[in-house]
Amino acid sequence: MRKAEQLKQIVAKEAVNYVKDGMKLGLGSGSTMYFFMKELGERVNNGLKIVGIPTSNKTAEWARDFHVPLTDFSKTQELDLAIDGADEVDPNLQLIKGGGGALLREKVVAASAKEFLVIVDESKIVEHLGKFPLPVEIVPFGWEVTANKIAALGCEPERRIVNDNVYITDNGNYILDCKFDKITEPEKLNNELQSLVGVVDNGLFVNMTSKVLISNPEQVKVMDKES
Ligand SMILES: O=C[C@H](O)[C@H](O)[C@H](O)COP(=O)(O)O
Repeated sequence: MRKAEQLKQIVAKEAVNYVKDGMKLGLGSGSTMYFFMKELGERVNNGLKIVGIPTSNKTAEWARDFHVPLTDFSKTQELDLAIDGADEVDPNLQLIKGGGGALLREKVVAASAKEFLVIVDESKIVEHLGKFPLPVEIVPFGWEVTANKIAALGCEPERRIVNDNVYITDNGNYILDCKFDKITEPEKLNNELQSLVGVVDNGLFVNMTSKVLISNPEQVKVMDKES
């Protein structure tokens, strides 16, 4: 396994220790979460009782593969703990997410959880958000108009293309990857983006994170609101 993959696996294994019997979980998306789902499945096979709401079709697929029981918001509206990866984490625990296109469901799930645990390797830690292009989910209808309005906020939006096809989210929308370079006021930008007609949501997760676990080759560090 490559070093980067190993770091993801290490932090994912540590995160599973935060899961307690009887918890209702939010299950994030992305390659770090793959390792989490695998480890969680092993604990479930050993008797751990949990249920989870997946944030993407892919995570739901992993849950089936690893025998992790799923539920949905019709049965429960409050989760004990949501666990998810991130594309960037700043010193105030603000995040950019959505590199895998799952930001909308991830945000709905994180917002309904009492605690939001973020798991990353050290490459995701930044001084300022924005080097990673900010994913913004928009409705396809009139997307060119929405893209122009987002560009006026000071970025270069690019419609996401994957394997020569326009990328469509699990919710049937487009993603614009927006190069801001440096986001100095995440909260303000989040509010500006959310106020635009056509924008469904964006990858800034502002004041949502309870704790971040960060793996490096020596250890897993904990960053929380108090530290
Ligand atoms: O849409 C994807 C999610 O926001 C992921 O949590 C994020 O992109 C990090 O993914 P990975 O663990 O693959 O780096």
